[in-house]
Amino acid sequence: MTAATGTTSRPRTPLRAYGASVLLGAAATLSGVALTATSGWLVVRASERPVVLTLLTAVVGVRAFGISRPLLRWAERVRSHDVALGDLARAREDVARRLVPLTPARLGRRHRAEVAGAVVDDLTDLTEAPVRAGVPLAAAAVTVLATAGLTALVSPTVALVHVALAAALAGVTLLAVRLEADGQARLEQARAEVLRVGELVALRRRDLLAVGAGTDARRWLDEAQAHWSAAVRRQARGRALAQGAAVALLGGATAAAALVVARLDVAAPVAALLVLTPVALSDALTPLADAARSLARARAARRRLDVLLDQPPAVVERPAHDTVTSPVPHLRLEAAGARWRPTEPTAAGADALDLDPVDLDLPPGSRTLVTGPNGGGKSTLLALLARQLDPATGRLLVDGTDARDLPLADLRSRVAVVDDEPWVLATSLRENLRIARPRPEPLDGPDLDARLVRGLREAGLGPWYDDLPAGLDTRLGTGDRALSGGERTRLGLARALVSERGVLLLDEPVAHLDAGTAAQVMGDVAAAAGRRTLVVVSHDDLPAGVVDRTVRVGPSEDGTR
Ligand SMILES: Nc1ncnc2c1ncn2[C@@H]1O[C@H](COP(=O)(O)OP(=O)(O)OP(=O)(O)O)[C@@H](O)[C@H]1O
Repeated sequence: MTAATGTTSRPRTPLRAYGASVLLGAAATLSGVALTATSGWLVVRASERPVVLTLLTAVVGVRAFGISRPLLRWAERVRSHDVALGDLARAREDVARRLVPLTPARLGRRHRAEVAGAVVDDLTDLTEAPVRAGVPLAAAAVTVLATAGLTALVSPTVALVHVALAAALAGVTLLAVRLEADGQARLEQARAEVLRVGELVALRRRDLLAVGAGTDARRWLDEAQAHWSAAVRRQARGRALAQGAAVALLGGATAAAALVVARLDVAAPVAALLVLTPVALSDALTPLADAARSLARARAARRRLDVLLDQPPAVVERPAHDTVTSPVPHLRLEAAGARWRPTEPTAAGADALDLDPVDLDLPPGSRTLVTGPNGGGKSTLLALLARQLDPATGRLLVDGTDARDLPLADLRSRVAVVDDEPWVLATSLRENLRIARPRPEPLDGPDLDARLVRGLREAGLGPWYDDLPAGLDTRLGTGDRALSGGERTRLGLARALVSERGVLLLDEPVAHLDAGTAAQVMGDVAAAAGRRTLVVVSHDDLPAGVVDRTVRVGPSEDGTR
């Protein structure tokens, strides 16, 4: 119901998909109400020692309601989770599709894994809201109305007590949502402040001590921690207030029902039934606190997703005039400079560039090492070549045509990027490699497997692969076969090699490896690259023969540009 679509994370599954769950939930709660009421009637009636046969219907009723309540609850859970999980799967797919044009330019300096983790959590909060809040609240409303309707047949006044109870509880729920949203916002702010101050003090402790600011640093930490504790206490107070108010209202409603019933001319068992009904309704009303929490979380999650997904992509496609036909295109940067953010005026009023204009010719099969100081723009240069960014000055030519006049997919499908954030999917080794090969796949099963294994060997993972218990079927990732930093990098290289793309852009590919292994892996990768174009970003020299020239970007050692 709350999947992200269109320009914002709008609801996707209509509420009526949850209709069956609401009815099942209401039926389960009504069974609970009937169980309590019938039991009350039975106990009081039995105390009058009637003929046992007159109790039989109530006994059967108690059993039937006792059995139907959990069964109906189970059915409600299965049904609502079924809808929500389907919705979550669609929402994840949709958001992943929308994140592609925003990656990496619109993710800021955050790691992709961090963004993906936060997005997954937010989508979960968003799609859980109907299950944790929508269904229980709607089911509670149906239950209260149905109970009030039935009670009205015996005593309209007690029915009014039920309706008043429901209205008051709706108000308490709204208040709880506000308190919870406020509490969560304060808590997030306080936590961010603790992290910020903690990181600053940890990273700069020597400098702080050197200028005699050790005591100040401790005070900053204490203050941040005190704000956090205050936010936690405030949130707990808000929750306790809402829960306490709900319990007080239930107690008040029971007392009110008892007062009304005392003046009614009804048999004792019926009186017990009427007085106990508000107590029985508490079953329908206990999920309200959880519902408030879930609604507040979903609201915050929606806000964050909207901010992320509503950004304009860094590369906007315009109508293409040409196509890329060569498998290994000739790339050329002409005075190409780049900027990650659309405009970032400097103090001087000019727009700062993240990569100063460079000329770079990359004929098919060329081998280039890109070096330069940290922050000089090496990764930015690769982003230009992969068209993750368009040049802010100059242009990128692909086989002589301005890249902006070509379909984006044409260039991207010929370029493989291995960046400095190697990732592993929690699935089989085969699927981790196959993701690099778009379908339809020209190779069939055994041939494809052989190609994938060759890619692993070319990336220096041969001995590692030979030790795996289940070969390509070995599951990787958390809880299964864990990979070291170096193995992850080599898996990324293997992916690039099996992709068969004509241009390989490698960003610090061997930064995680020791010098000997790094030299060997780079030699193997260069050999496997064959006639493909290779561009390697590295701070270190590469073994002889891997590259045929070196290009430096960023300020020179004396600081000039
Ligand atoms: N995804 C991004 N979003 C916003 N700014 C970015 C992004 N990537 C890089 N930058 C900025 O662009 C500038 C150049 O960074 P870049 O990563 O290209 O340098 P680099 O030479 O590869 O550095 P390093 O050797 O540290 O990896 C820096 O100011 C950096 O903050």
